[in-house]
Parts: sequence; structure tokens; C-alpha cells
Amino acid sequence: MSAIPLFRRDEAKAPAAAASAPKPKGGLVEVTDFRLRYDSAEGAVDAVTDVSLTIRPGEFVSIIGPSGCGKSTLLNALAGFLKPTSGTVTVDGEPVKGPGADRGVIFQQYSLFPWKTVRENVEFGLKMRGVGRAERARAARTLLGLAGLSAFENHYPDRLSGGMKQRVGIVRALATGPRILLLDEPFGALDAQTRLIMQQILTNMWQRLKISVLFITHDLDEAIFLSDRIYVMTSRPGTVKAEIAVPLPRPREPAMTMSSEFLALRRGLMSLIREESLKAMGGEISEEALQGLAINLDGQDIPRVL
Ligand SMILES: Nc1ncnc2c1ncn2[C@@H]1O[C@H](COP(=O)(O)OP(=O)(O)OP(=O)(O)O)[C@@H](O)[C@H]1O
Repeated sequence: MSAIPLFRRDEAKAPAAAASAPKPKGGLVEVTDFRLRYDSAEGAVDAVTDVSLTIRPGEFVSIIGPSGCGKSTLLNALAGFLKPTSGTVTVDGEPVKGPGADRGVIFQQYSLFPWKTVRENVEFGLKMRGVGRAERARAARTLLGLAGLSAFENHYPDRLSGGMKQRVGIVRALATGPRILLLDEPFGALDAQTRLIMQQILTNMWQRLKISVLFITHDLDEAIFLSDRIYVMTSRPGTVKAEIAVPLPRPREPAMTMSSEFLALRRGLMSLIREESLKAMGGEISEEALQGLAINLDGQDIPRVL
């Protein structure tokens, strides 16, 4: 078994891009000393603190971390929906001041227009920008082809499965040519098999388009399979605990998930996440309790009590 080193911050290097991939046009994301505090009626919540991270042009980066560590908060700040309390978020050197066409955003919930066909959904953003009918149709058909959806261009969303709807959502976000794609647990609502297929389609599309991606997930296998690098966050207030390079070759193939390299990465990530998830639960769960040994039975015989 070959051991894969887990890198701490500043040590992770992205693997070289595949020779066949197009050269990315911009898409450098820099987050520096980012902090976000929510002020609510119940008091202030420090959601994220002292986060600095980078997504290089054309890089696929994932963020994993325990529930409530601020992953969505970071993504929303990159999307321009939230302003940092302090620190900076820039895209190609320009501070993010709000949502913009340079960033496509995809959430777990599907957000298609039910009264429009698949192709009309994909063309919508282009139409808003005044792109002509023929050019719109050509762009939509190319992207739908890449996502394996050509046969469904005239279907309405209610005729599509969850996986198809999410693929249409991704295609729609890509249609306007963003430099960065931000995905917040996009496959979280899908069954395990569909999820694997979606990962394969996304990695294939990304390899063809080579735009920068920030991907949030709870699924370690998904993060490893898709990413060039993975940031692991601590429990709240979230900060970066580790930065891990994924040195698996491209294109990614499902068989790689059985490789010793993949499994070594998985083990390393699992132990980092477990540590933080236990902390996020307020430390009330001990190792003993996880084994069912810490429950006080007062000398009673379990089968008789039940
Ligand atoms: N509008 C808000 N007001 C107050 N607190 C908030 C608000 N939005 C989020 N929070 C809190 O900030 C913290 C970070 O939330 P966030 O949704 O970014 O975490 P997350 O890592 O994406 O969580 P999950 O993995 O469960 O989706 C959480 O403790 C959450 O309860």
C-alpha cells in the first residue's frame, strides 16, 4: 500500500492539469483573513473566522467540514450574497461586491422554471443578455450534449428525475460562461447510484470546460473523486484545519475509488473530520458512548428492560 501524505496548509500542490484541457480564462479566487459574524435576535454567531484560501484558475477545489462549520457561509460570500465582517474575497483581483455573471451558483434544491422546457431553461440567462435565438440554441444544445441531455431538450422539468434536473441546473449555470462555478451540496438529495453518475458527468464536463470550481460536500469520496485540492474546516467558528492535494490522475475513473491512493486519502480525511465532528457535537459524545458502553444501566438486564 502506498501512503499518501496529508499536507497541512501551504504544502498542498495541485496536480498538473491534463494536457488536453483548454487554458482557463481567469477565475482566480482569493479569500483572505475572512471572518463572518451573524447578528441575530438570539445574539451574535461567529460562523467563520480567519479563513484564507485560494482557488487557482481552472482548479477544482472542495470544502468539507462538520455540520455548521460555515461552508455555506463561505460559498454565499463568494457568490456575493453575504458580505464578510472582515477580510476580503476577490475574483481575479477584484473584490466581490454582490452576485455577478462571472460566478454560477448551484444549490441542493433544484431551481428550474417549471413552465419552460429544458432548453428554454438553459437559454434563459443568454436571452436576458440579448443573445440571439440561433446562438442561444447552439450554446444550449452543446452544453446539453455534454451533460447527456440532448434527448430531453423539449421536456418540462416535471418529467425529469432529480439527477436530470440537477444536470439541467448545472448546464444552465454554465450557459452564460461563468469563470467560477460554486456548488453547495448539489448532489445531496440524490440516491447513491445517481450521485456517482452525476460525479462522473460533472468531472467530465469540468475537464472539457476547465473553469474554477468550489464544491461543498459532506461526502469524503465525492470530494476526493472530484477535486484537485480539498480544504478541511474545523468545527464552528470554522477555519481551515488542513489543505489536502489529491494527486490522482485525470480523467478520473470510478475504478480509482478502489485504489490504495484513494483509500489512504479517505482514511486521512476521515480522521480529520471525525475529530471536528465530535467537537461540533459539543464534546458530549465520548468514544465510550459511541461503543454503547457509557450508558448507565443501573445493573439492569437490557433484554428484560426492553
Ligand atoms: N442567518 C443566520 N443567522 C444566525 N446564524 C446563522 C445564520 N446562518 C447560519 N448561521 C449559523 O452559522 C453557522 C454556519 O452555518 P453554515 O450554514 O454556513 O454551516 P455549514 O457548514 O454550511 O452547515 P451544514 O453542513 O449543516 O450545511 C451555523 O452555526 C449556523 O447555525
